[in-house]
Amino acid sequence: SKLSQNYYKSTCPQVLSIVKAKTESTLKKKPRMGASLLRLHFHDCFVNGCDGSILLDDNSTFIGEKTALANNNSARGFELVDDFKAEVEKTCPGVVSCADILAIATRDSTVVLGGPSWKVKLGRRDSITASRADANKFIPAPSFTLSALKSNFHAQGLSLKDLVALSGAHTIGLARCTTFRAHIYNDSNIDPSFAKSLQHKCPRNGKDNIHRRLDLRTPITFDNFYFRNLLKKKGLLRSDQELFNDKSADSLVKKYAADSSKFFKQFTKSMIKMSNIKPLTGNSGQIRINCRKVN
Ligand code: HEM
Ligand SMILES: [Ca+2]
Repeated sequence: SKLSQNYYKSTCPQVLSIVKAKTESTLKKKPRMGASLLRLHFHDCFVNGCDGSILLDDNSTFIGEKTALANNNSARGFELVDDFKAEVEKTCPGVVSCADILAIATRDSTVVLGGPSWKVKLGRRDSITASRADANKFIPAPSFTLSALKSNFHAQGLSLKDLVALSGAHTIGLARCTTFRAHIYNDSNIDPSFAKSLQHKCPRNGKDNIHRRLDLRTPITFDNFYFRNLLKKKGLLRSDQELFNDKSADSLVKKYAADSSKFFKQFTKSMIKMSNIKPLTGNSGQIRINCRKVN
């Protein structure tokens, strides 16, 4: 791609240390924020490339992505991205894109929570528009079957390997009752006692917003327990358990459950691939001053 690791070497070498320090101090008190940033980056990249589009508030010229099905009452971390941006603007005004800040913060969050590190390529520019319709079209839903998940990822140039490794991001963070209710009441590929214990917290009606851990064992540690849970049929979302359900993804799940270094290696490769989806470069887009608004 046209991105490069040293993109800000002469214009804002401080950006890496600024984002790293703020990520570390924030996650010390609020470890879940690492999960929220990682998800924001995913939802940014899947909707017309990693261009900071998810960060734009709705305005008079477009309805943005924050109110799309997958993001509404769900995506979080926007205030923290604003804080990163404000600090970077103080040091290097008008230079670093919001999309790049999110990519860096995602890597740093993964590292702070115990996961692998990688070199983030930089030089993405920010979009001047956002689309709720596109977010609804491209962000996968937790009700998806394996074949729907595969085609959703293929549309982004991502393989089955990428799908399984990137889903390992659910080793951290939380999900609301409304996203896993169908799985715990209707599906058969779930451990019955696990389903029962979740049903106590997430009734058939109401309590849509109560949260459970995506990884019941280690929700604030980036490790391979997500895959180990799937082997026991203890995936929280239907889309999680679909990855271990007697189909083409089983062998990958078994491999990552058995050896976290194999998971980390593929996660790194797949994250770099996802982070490099369709960046805006050259004269396309802009460097937003405020991540929520077009300049
Ligand atoms: C494979 C298809 C995927 C589906 C269907 C899916 C769906 C979901 C859902 C429904 C939630 C809970 C949202 C809520 O209740 O508010 C969630 C949370 C999360 N997702 Fe995914 N996801 C997928 C892939 C990914 C990928 C590829 C990543 C990152 C690389 C990711 C990272 C996360 C994280 C970190 C959280 C927790 C966020 C937090 O605690 O704030 N997910 N996902
Ligand atoms: Ca974990």
